[in-house]
Amino acid sequence: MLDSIATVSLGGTLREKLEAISAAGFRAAEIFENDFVSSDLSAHDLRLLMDDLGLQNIAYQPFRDFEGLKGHARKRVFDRAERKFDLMQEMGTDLLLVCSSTMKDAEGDEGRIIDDFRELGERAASRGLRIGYEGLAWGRYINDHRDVAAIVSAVDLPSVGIILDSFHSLSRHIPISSIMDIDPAKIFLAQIADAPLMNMDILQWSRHFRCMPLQGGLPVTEWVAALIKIGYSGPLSLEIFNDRFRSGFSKTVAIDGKRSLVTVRDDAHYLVGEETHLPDRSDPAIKFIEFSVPPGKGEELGKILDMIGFEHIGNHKIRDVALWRSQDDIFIIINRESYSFSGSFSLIHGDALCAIGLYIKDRKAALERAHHLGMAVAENLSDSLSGRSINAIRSVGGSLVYFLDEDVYTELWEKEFEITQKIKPEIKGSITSFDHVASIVGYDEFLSWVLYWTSLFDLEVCQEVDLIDPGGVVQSQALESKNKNFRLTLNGSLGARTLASRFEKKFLGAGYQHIALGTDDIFAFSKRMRKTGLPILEINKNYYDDIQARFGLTDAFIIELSDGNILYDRDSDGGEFFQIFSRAIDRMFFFEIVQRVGEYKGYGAANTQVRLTAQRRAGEKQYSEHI
Ligand SMILES: O=C(O)c1ccc(O)c(O)c1
Ligand SMILES: [Mg+2]
Repeated sequence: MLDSIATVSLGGTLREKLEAISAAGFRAAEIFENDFVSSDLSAHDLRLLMDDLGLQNIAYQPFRDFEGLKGHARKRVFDRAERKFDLMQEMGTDLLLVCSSTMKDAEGDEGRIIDDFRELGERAASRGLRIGYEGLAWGRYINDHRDVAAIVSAVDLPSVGIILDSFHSLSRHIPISSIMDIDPAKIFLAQIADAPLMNMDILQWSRHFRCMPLQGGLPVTEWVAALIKIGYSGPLSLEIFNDRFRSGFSKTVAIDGKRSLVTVRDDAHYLVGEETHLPDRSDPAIKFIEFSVPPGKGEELGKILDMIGFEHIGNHKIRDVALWRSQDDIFIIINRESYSFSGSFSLIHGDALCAIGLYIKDRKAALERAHHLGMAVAENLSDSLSGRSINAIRSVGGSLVYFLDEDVYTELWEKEFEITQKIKPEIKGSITSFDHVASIVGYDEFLSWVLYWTSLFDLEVCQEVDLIDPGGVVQSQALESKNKNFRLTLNGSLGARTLASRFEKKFLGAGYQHIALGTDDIFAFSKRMRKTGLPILEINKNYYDDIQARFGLTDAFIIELSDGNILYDRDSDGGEFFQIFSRAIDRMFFFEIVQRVGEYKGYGAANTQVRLTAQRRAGEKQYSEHI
């Protein structure tokens, strides 16, 4: 299947779009009519440009409101088609996409539509051109690929075929199995797009919210698998109408497009039991978090870790790197080495989470997969004392994800660090896990990061939620591994005054804003914090009145919660969630401490407005104390 993308999927001028498409490794593209009409390139120039860029022009599209007309209107529409045929021959494509009519005045009589396509097909064939018929999900009469297939079959000309589009079929829940009834030779083009599951008008959904496969919730992989099963081998073309893609960097969108196509096709081959090209996705687990800190700094971070219950157990043998540990091998690294990746990171971002270490069973396979997906892989990063190379990939905001396997992991601490502290006995309410890491990403890049994580690892994409910040709405998406050893949230907002946007501005880009650490006894933790003096985010009284009423909690329980500024949530299966937030370091990075009881699956979204408002109050207070 030839990889292709429709120019409508990207922002920029037609030339910029095509350059980005070619640079991302595509060898084919569909030319969207509006892009051509608004371009200063003539059809001939376009042909030369695409030749130079090594791109095959696989379709000109769309030709609208063609079928079912009478009299003069019918004559006019054929004249219009002939003008497009002229253009197509000049620009060097042989396929015209005709999308089903949405016109009130057109007729839906099948015989008439068949006659129209027969005549158009004959006219096209006389010029060596072809016609592909696509049923728009909102087409007036034809809005189902089964009807399109029946018409194409009745027309019975080699120059008239079907154009399938996953969005049109899947948005209307047309069974994927119906693809099995189609003759693959009759399919001239397969367009693919995913979309988040939303309950809205299909036209608006399609024009603004389509996204790439692996970024949304439609069963696109199964859909592509059905095409493979019937032996379709024509082009597979991304056609994504999305406001954010139009305003994003066309280069990034094109690279993501390629990544998405490669992955979805590979997943589809896997589904049908055929050989795949990419190594399998792995199941990651967070093993350490690394902070970059400018030399001589990081005192506050150290103090907070100490109060939370982490212990500074040793230092790197030759570098200015400190190792902190909690119970159950939860490691945090504070890196003050100036001439290093971390040093450069802290130069830009100050105290910041610069890397996460993920344990992966088959590290080599994961790296190879990242490589195939066009991710930036840093090999042999350190002159590791253990003699083993540690590899990493570039991630959110230029931070790193280290890949660790059994070999690297067991030797990492022993060989590289001088461990000076003996392990202390377990205490109640200590930190026992990394629950999740929370990243802030630009609104434009949001879907790009969804794709990054889902194409690389075996992750579940949770339902997207809107969080209400006093400064605006924040879009939030959680991704998690099946065994829950890896959980990550992506947060992005358009409003300039949300905590997320302020972070992005102050941090000079995307990055990790907080980590959530898990404890098995939040009340013991809370009591300990009152002794150690961890500055905790104060939660207002109205909140506790509300949860008492909402969940029917006892007075004693509410007092315990409110004394510790603990947020509480309960899901419909009785799973419970407790959260405590530290005050932010320099109004930027903070810690969340959580306890999950039972099978609680979420992230406390119901509490987020209360938390974000409390953070706004705390920030204002801190600010006014400074001036
Ligand atoms: O939204 C549209 O009009 C439109 C046009 C062409 C397509 O291929 C399509 O899927 C949708
Ligand atoms: Mg389409």
